Amino acid sequence: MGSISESPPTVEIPIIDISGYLAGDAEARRKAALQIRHACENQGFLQVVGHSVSQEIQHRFLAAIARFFALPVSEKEKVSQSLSKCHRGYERIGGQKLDELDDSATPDQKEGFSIRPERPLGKFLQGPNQWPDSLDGFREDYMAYFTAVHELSRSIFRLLALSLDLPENHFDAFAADPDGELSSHHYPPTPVDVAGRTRGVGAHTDFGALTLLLQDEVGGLEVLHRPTGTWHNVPPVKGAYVCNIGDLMQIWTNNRYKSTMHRVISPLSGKDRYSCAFFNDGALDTLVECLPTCIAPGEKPVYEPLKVEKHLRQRYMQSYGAAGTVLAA
Ligand SMILES: O=C(O)CCC(=O)C(=O)O
Ligand SMILES: [Fe+2]
Repeated sequence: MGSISESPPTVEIPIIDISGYLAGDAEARRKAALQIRHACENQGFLQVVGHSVSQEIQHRFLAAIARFFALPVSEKEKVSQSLSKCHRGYERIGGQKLDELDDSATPDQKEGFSIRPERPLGKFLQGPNQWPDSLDGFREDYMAYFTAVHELSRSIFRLLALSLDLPENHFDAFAADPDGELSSHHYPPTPVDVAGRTRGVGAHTDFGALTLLLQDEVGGLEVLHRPTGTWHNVPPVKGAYVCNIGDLMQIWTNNRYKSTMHRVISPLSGKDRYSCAFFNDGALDTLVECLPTCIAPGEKPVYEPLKVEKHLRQRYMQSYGAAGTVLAA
């Protein structure tokens, strides 16, 4: 008799409509918080629809990043991250290697452009942005999107607080003026002969608290189902935000909410892929420690309390160092 083949598990990445919550409906608020709790306790990924970011803002932004990545490399290098003391600007293909599972993996086959809130040069990651001066309206479209997606992240933090039986405003101060990042990516198509060996982005967990990702229709984002070690596609849903929990939220919730490994397979279809991640990593000097609603009496927290800045510094240094990129400390 042949061996019994196990069928791969079905991994549920729920699509959650938050329009009722945003309109102030109490029942919709309760339902959305429960759906978010379920998703975060299981796969750690969900998709949000019925949100507050208009299609027009998304379209203008996606068009802006495609225009930027279409510039000659020499033009993009004028705002290279290597010229920044605070890790902002253009990142060439192969500048980072996020893979945490395979030491022999290739550096990530994506180029990127990122900004963070404008600050005086200060702590790690704090300082001024770099903008390309050859693209009219680019900065305006980028900032309009930043404002809108930041606002959405504040609503999701409120739902996360409710989902953890905390007061709705529990994360407000953390999320209000974050040292977070808006990072857009371009994944060029992969030649067939290297497919399977290259990664758009290697397997990793996100460093911060909450990620909101806008992806185009090309696809390629996959999440790991830990119990079986199998990878599962996150299907593109037009206009939706893929929303996932990062390491800081896992620490806060004492492993109750999952910071799930994910990766991006480079496009094989001949099409370029564009995506953009907004990382709301909160204020750098926040001390993240086990939430009171995530620990039973007499139980010990799994993690030591940790400052956001220390954690981000360590994760950035590791992932860029692995690709041979030197970061300003
Ligand atoms: O581009 C994507 O779909 C995901 C990128 C990602 O995982 C990241 O930037 O952390
Ligand atoms: Fe990620």
